[in-house]
Order: sequence, then structure tokens, then C-alpha cells
Amino acid sequence: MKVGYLGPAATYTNEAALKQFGSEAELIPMRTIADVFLAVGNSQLDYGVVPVENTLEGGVTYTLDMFGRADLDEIMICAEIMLPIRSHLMVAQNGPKSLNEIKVVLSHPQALGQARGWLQNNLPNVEIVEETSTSRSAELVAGRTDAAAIAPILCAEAYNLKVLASDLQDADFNQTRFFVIYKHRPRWPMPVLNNSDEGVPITAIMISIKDKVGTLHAVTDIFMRYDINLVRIESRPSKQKAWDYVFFIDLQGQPGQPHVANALHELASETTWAKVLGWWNRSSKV
Ligand SMILES: O=C(O)C(=O)C[C@]1(C(=O)O)C=C[C@@H](O)C=C1
Repeated sequence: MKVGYLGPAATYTNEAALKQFGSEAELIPMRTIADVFLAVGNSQLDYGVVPVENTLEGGVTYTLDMFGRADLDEIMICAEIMLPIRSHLMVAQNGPKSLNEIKVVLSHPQALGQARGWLQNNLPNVEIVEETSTSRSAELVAGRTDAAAIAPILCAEAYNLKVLASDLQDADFNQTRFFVIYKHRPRWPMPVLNNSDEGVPITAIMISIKDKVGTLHAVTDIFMRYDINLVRIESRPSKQKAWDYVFFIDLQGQPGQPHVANALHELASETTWAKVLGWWNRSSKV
């Protein structure tokens, strides 16, 4: 079984993939989140692990936008992984000895955002450089004497770096949610990964609604009438025309339940486009 994740080795996504698949799978680092989607889409990978949402920084837009691509229409979600996120400031062994010797800080934009307060308080004048992942920034600072990376602790060992400061995240409830994605082929049963019957059933949908007064109200009204709890609603530009949006909705329940099936059926009258992205059981454990 081949499972792709945002690489190089020792990203948070790598940790999430290990948590879900253990050593049973061949874990393959990919350069970008888009590359994970594309390799799942052309069946080079059986599964991909991608970050989707963080408790401090919100939605991972790179991931959300890939679900809107027409050429990746068959990609679905079959599980989610929650990971506590702790970040550290690390430098090369012969690099800066203290914070005032650091001129540049490299990291993934999500990790930089989660440490915004710490950076403002401790390194207000450094240049900030965004990289494709935290471990890519760790790999890059290994050869520099003026730079530091914000990265997970696994990177210190993987890239032989020393840690100058720990726990940079702006709150200790910092967590990221990841999706396991696969290419939907007509097969039954659907893959079920670590999804015990004990969790709360969640279904993710993506919709585009009619451009008229009250449509969003009508959509939420349908879910209210069927007693369906909405656990997340997030909008992104549709990228089809200006000021046009798609909505990502996570709801409690699964399409196999009659009340959810009926609600999704009724939803068609208010939407111009709709897709079920997948369903899984949410564990209460992090
Ligand atoms: O760069 C990494 O280590 C990643 O796995 C990406 C990512 C993200 O995109 O949200 C994953 C978890 C953290 O929130 C920070 C970065």
C-alpha cells in the first residue's frame, strides 16, 4: 500500500500518516500538497494524507482548493487524523548561537501563522521566508549560519539541528486535522480506516449555492428540519467567476442514514453544484 504525504521526511503530515498507517504502508514524501492530490488522482498512490484545518490558523487553503478541481473529481475522503502541533526554533550545529544572531526564519506558512505572536515578541525584525513544508525549511537551514527554521521536533534529529527555543505555538490547544484521501473507484465496501463504530459519524460536502436572497438560510433550514448538526462551514472563492464562492460543510451523520440522504436530496433545489466528499467516524481521542 502506497501512501503519499507532504515531504520531505519529518513533516507534521509525515507524523499524521504514521499515526494512521503505522509501518504497514510504504510512506512516500511528495513535494507539495498538490502533488499528493495529483498522484492519488492518477493512481500512483493508494492514499494521500493532507492537512485541512488548524485550531489557530483555520483552513489549509491549498488543500481545500484541490477539492474544487474538475480533473480530480473522483478524489474522496475516507478518514481524518487529529494531531497536537508543537513547534520549535532550530538552527544548524554551526549556526546562530542565540536569537540575536538570526537574520532569517523559514517555515511553512501555517506554522509561521501559528507562531505569529512568538515571532513578534522575540524576533520582530527578522526576514520571514515561506517554504513548501516545515521539514523543507529544516533541510535548508542545515547549511546556513544566519537562519532558523520553525519545525516539529522530529526535524532536529532528521536534519541534525539544535533547538534554540521550544513551544512557539501561540496556544497549547494547537491542533491540526488531516484528511486521508483516495480515488473513488466503484467498489464496495468503501475503505474504512481505523474508523471504529464508536466515533461520531461525519460527512463532508462541498456545494455552490444559487445566487439569490435567502439561499444560505434555506440550506441551513434543510439541515435544521432534519435535525442535522453542522460542525463546520467554510467558504472559498469558486475560482470560476469574481465574488463567487463554494462552501465546505461538515455535518453529523452519514449518507446511508435516511434523514441525511433526504436532506442531501432536498439540498439539490438550492444548489447549482454539490458533491459528497466522503464520510468517516470522528474519534474523541487526539
Ligand atoms: O509543513 C508541515 O510540516 C506540514 O505537515 C504542513 C502543515 C499544514 O499545512 O498545516 C501541517 C501541520 C501544521 O499545521 C503546519 C504545517
